[in-house]
Amino acid sequence: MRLREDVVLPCKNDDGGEKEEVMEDVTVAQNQWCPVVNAGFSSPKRVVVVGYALTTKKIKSFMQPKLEGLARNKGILFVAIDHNRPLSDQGPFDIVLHKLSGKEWRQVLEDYRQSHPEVTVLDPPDAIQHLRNRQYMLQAVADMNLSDSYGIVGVPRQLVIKRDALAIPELVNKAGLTLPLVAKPLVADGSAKSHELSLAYEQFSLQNLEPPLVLQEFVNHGGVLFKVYIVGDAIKVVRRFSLPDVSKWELSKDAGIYRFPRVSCAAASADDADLDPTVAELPPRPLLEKLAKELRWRLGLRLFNLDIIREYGTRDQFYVIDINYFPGYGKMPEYEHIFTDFLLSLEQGKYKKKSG
Ligand SMILES: O=P(O)(O)O[C@H]1[C@H](O)[C@@H](OP(=O)(O)O)[C@H](OP(=O)(O)O)[C@@H](OP(=O)(O)O)[C@H]1O
Ligand SMILES: Nc1ncnc2c1ncn2[C@@H]1O[C@H](COP(=O)(O)OP(=O)(O)O)[C@@H](O)[C@H]1O
Ligand SMILES: [Mg+2]
Ligand SMILES: [Mg+2]
Repeated sequence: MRLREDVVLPCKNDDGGEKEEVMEDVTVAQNQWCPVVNAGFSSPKRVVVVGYALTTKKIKSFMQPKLEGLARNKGILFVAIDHNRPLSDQGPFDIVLHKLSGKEWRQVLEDYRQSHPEVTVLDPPDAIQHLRNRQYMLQAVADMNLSDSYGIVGVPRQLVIKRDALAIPELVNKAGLTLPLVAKPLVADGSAKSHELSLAYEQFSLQNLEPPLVLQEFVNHGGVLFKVYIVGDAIKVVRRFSLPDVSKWELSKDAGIYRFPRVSCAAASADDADLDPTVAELPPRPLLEKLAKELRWRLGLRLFNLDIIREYGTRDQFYVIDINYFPGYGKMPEYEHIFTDFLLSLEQGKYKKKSG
């Protein structure tokens, strides 16, 4: 199945040039080369040096003392990348972690990847870029057509609206989309604006929306969603509260557009809540394993998460509604163990390749 679209949206400005994004605020730290002593061993252990280029917000949520402490014990050293100096002059790094926007920065990384094939850059900038547009974000899931004895995984039907708000009611009608619809900003770049979503109950009020956006069919799911975190081969699932179901009665009564805030943020954990077991039951592990494996390959990414919902009243009909690159791992249980094991496995993989 192909995702619906009324227009193909190139990432262009009105003047036709590719939109130059502003480099987000980053913490600039001095390169912290320091010897790591491996207590109890006579020969020094090789240190895995991980450079990171992340926003201040991400550093705060990800670089927690419990991660850095465990990493140090396992022989991993995290080093902040300084944007004001050439990347090649820093390090040497074994691994580079990054989540920053900007065309220039992408080019810096791409050049570095070419000139330093021995360094694992997580992940390729182009592959990440793909997730920053909600028109393409879910395409890989749609293409997979995953359906087996454990369940069916699809994506809600959606329509891309590039600019003309007045044409939306007609386009929705033509596309045969069923109300209510979730309106999502087309660009998903982690900014506050990109998380400003609304729910539209009625066709004519759709013209009050502000394109560019994606209109997605709202799927009742019992008010709970599953966040599936992927770190290489590892998968971790948590429950979060989500938007409540919309009844037919509400749909007939409500008109207009309702903006809603960040409903499924970390504070909305539903792991300890007393929930209807049919709603709370996690998606089957084998289904998630298959989905994650296939998506790692199709997206060319190793660090991402999926927001998945189960259609209310079904046992096995799932929808992926969102994919985020380098999500809030700091809120994933045991993330420090999972992440450090992953980083070490990357280095072991390189060593095996060399000696094999
Ligand atoms: O898009 P959704 O599904 O909402 O997921 C978001 C993104 O992953 C955010 O990362 P980014 O801002 O890099 O896109 C993350 O923020 P941090 O990792 O920075 O904390 C949020 O954590 P919470 O706001 O804690 O939920 C997480 O909910
Ligand atoms: N198609 C949908 N059906 C039902 N609820 C949805 C749908 N799309 C989004 N939501 C709700 O809106 C929230 C935010 O949407 P999402 O696509 O995850 O955007 P964001 O990138 O801002 O997290 C989700 O966590 C979920 O609660
Ligand atoms: Mg989300
Ligand atoms: Mg998102």
